[in-house]
Amino acid sequence: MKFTVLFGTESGNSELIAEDLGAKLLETESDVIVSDMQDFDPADLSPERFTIIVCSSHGDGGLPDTAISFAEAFDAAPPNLRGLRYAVFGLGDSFYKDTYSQGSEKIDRRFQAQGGERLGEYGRHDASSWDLGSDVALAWLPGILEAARASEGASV
Ligand SMILES: Cc1cc2nc3c(=O)[nH]c(=O)nc-3n(C[C@H](O)[C@H](O)[C@H](O)COP(=O)(O)O)c2cc1C
Repeated sequence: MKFTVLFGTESGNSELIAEDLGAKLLETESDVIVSDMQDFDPADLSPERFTIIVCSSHGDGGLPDTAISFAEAFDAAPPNLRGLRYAVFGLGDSFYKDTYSQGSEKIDRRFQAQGGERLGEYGRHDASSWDLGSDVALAWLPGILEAARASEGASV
């Protein structure tokens, strides 16, 4: 399988997690791209690549800096995401009760609206917890891989 890990970040936490997920994937997979969302054209999203979104929340449940231009490009020319399978790992802080983890959900809604299929559990890291984000994400990844492989088998 081919993987693209996209991160949207403001202070670097999502980037670290995305890099750790990418490194873990490379232990078993040969084609893994890790990219900042601000450097990635939504038109390049492809059903051939399982896509993992790692994105934080900032402002009032808004997108972090590096996800904003991606979202704007996405809205300006919404890509057809039929057949694209993806997973989401959202970062946030439950201190922000009403807007907890909503940044990643803004990307998730866009993908769903364009026909993408989210697989597996919606991953989350709460900055108010004692857990390290990468630990939570690396514990979350096997379930995502299982769901991705099962869906690939189903579509053959
Ligand atoms: C100014 C500021 C605003 C934030 N707003 C929210 C928010 O509305 N909802 C939320 O769940 N987390 C919020 N957070 C928490 C971040 O999402 C969290 O710290 C995350 O780990 C940052 O990841 P990043 O370094 O990839 O941007 C906010 C953090 C800061 C510093």
